[in-house]
Amino acid sequence: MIEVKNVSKRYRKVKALDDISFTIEEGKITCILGINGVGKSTILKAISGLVRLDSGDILIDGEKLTYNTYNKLAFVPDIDIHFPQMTIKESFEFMKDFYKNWNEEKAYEMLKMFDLTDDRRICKLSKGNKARVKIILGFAQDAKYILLDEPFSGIDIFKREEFIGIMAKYMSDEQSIVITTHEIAEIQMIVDDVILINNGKLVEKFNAEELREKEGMSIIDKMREVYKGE
Ligand SMILES: Nc1ncnc2c1ncn2[C@@H]1O[C@H](COP(=O)(O)OP(=O)(O)OP(=O)(O)O)[C@@H](O)[C@H]1O
Repeated sequence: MIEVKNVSKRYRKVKALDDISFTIEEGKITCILGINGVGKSTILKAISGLVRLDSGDILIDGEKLTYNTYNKLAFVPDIDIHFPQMTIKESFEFMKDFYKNWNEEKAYEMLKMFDLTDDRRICKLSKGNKARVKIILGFAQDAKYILLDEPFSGIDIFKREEFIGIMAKYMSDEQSIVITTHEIAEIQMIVDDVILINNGKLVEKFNAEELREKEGMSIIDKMREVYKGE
């Protein structure tokens, strides 16, 4: 379990996270949802140890972030992370040195599923294919917690659906996937828990299926209620 406890983070005048607390359970797909600028990326960076917290704690399976817990996390940011001049093969070779649990077999299996070959140069890939290679990077680390920041940004509907199918296929029972997005439409059928945030604060954490069954609401209905007061 990932425990975010009373975390605050300010960037100069902007309070990105404001005393926020929630948990992310094992074996689930959790979506951190919110409109632009509410603090979604900052939360993932905070969990991954990439931003210094002003206050609060983050525990990974009960432990603070150390070398040991760091290997349980695979963070895929929403920016280009591969060296553009490398081929996919070279990029995989490079990643191997960084990630203790790098799973070459899984990387190549996913590459094949995405219909890509490893001789392709990163700088010549389309945006959608770059996103595919990034997703592979997240999954091939064989981490317990896969943190994906806006993985669907700029990706067409068909590729989104493909990603979702592949995520569901490659996620094992012990793994958890955490996705930040403001576009819930395609993933609402596979999401277990939703953490809804606004202005760096937790608005609500709910189970998507319970929301559907008990309140007859979709996640989008809930977002409208929270952000537009409908
Ligand atoms: N490095 C930074 N320096 C200054 N302000 C920042 C920095 N990173 C984020 N912010 C600000 O912190 C707030 C939260 O940003 P964050 O990127 O976490 O939001 P987000 O919900 O992921 O947004 P989006 O959906 O647009 O990606 C925003 O007001 C943003 O402008």
